[in-house]
Amino acid sequence: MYLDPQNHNKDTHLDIIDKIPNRSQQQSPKIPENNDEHNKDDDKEKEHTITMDEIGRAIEESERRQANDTEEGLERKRQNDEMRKALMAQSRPTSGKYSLTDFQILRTLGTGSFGRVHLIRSNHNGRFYALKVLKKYTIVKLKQIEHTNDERLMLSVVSHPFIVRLWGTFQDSNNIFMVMDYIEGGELFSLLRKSQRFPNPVAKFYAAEVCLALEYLHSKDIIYRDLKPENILLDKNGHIKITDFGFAKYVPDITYTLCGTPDYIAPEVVSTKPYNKSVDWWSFGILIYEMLAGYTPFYDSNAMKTYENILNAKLKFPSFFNEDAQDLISKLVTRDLSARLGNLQKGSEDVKNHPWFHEVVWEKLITRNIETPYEPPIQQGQGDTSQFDRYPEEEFDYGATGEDPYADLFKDF
Ligand SMILES: Nc1ncnc2c1ncn2[C@@H]1O[C@H](COP(=O)(O)OP(=O)(O)OP(=O)(O)O)[C@@H](O)[C@H]1O
Repeated sequence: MYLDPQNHNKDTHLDIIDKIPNRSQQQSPKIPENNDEHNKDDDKEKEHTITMDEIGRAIEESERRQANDTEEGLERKRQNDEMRKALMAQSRPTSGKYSLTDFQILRTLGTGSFGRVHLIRSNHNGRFYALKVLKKYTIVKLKQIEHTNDERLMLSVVSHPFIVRLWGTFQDSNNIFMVMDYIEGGELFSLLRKSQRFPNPVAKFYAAEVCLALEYLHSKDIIYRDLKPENILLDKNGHIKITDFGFAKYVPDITYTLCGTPDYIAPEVVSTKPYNKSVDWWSFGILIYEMLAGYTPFYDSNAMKTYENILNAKLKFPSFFNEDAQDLISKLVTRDLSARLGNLQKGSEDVKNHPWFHEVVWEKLITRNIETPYEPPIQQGQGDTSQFDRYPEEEFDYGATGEDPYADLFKDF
């Protein structure tokens, strides 16, 4: 048991419903009326309202900083190249192990901004894997070359029970391919939408596993930067695996890039201040909030308004929120970096020692040898895809051998 039986209440079952909208299809979330909410930080937060204009300027400033043709951009690129070299020395080589002919491509498991992920089966050992395919043209057009190379690099450096494993990479003239473990249980996002919200102990279980994964990444100076339930998968036993390292970055000190998913982005990222690992602890607080409430605290259908809320709005909790959870979330979702839990002298220890996690036996949790709150209903080892949505299958150009204008850009794949 990951929880002390004394404190383990019966509130661990999940009522599942059928329809699962994705984040972009969500209606405005049903936020309870004011009289059902109260404010933890009414007095604590200093009033400093940031306007839409200021946000617009901050975003432009971030784009300018990211451009490599300024002096600052060139210096940043030089530093990044150096850091990348240092990390390369620790990474597992991924290219040269596989090619397309080693696998049968089965169905699509998910799509993202830059490509899609397929279920595949090895022609050699009969096992199932997930194949992430990214189109070089789209990566270049969306200026994601560095992020894509970082995704491979970060995944080839990490090895952790709660992080998906990358087995190998290859490329053709149009696409790059990443072979990963197939995580059968689907996205935590789908489970959350089907359950509407998680009971306190269930949210605590997933949060605790995520906390250990973040602690591990930060110990390697990697910021994840895209924490959200869509990127947390459930394995066959119901333990988490974090996937999508598209925004993960090696950052021993600070960085600037504006990236992430609006609802989850930290205020210092929105206002393009230099930032560090602390942004993951903000997102961690948002994740706990979303698991307990069923919606994120700063949501708006207009992303700019979401940013404005992140910078200015007060954090409000529905009355049913557990007191300790409110306290932890308030300490994570705080704009004051010198007060944000996880970012203080004791780092992740402060988060793990917070009263909300009181019953968690961390040493036991990391072994995964414990009961999970939900076991995905799947047939193991069969390539069961019942936990994934259906996506229209398209004609693919995989294996293309024509001219490759981007040959120089993805040499490590
Ligand atoms: N290892 C895996 N096993 C099973 N399914 C996976 C795996 N990796 C990814 N998926 C599925 O594919 C979806 C898209 O993958 P991923 O998030 O890595 O792509 P992306 O293009 O970077 O997406 P985004 O635009 O959200 O950043 C995931 O949300 C998940 O449903």
